[in-house]
Amino acid sequence: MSGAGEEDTFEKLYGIILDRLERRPEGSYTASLADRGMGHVARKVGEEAAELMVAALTGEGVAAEAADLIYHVLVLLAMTGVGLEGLKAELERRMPGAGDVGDGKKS
Ligand SMILES: N=c1c2ncn([C@@H]3O[C@H](COP(=O)(O)OP(=O)(O)OP(=O)(O)O)[C@@H](O)[C@H]3O)c2ncn1[C@@H]1O[C@H](COP(=O)(O)O)[C@@H](O)[C@H]1O
Repeated sequence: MSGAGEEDTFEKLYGIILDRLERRPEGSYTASLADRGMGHVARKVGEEAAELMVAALTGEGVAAEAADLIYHVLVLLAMTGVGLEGLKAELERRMPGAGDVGDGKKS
């Protein structure tokens, strides 16, 4: 279910996002998002989450809406400086045997 292929996809997409944020090329949706600021990006994450919720309830377009949400979350992570590495570290910290006590879900 999980594997190197999935990790590679996320890292590849995150690398493209970092490139767009650095270079801000004309015509880049990522650059246009960043130009509109963190408030806009955060609102987009909320909108995309709502669209995924509708997709889950109707059973239509789940993969496409999940992809939209993940992409916008990755842009938000890049812009906040948390990054993909920060997300991975948090998820790893919650896993069994990672040194946490309890259910390991929240600090
Ligand atoms: N994965 C994505 C991705 N997912 C969703 N989107 C965009 O997110 C938007 C979501 O649609 P909406 O209807 O909610 O938004 P909209 O009305 O188009 O735009 P807003 O004004 O509301 O922001 C669409 O314009 C999609 O194209 C993405 N845009 C880019 N990527 C990846 O980012 C890479 C870099 O893209 P550019 O920055 O455009 O070069 C691409 O190669 C892709 O791999």
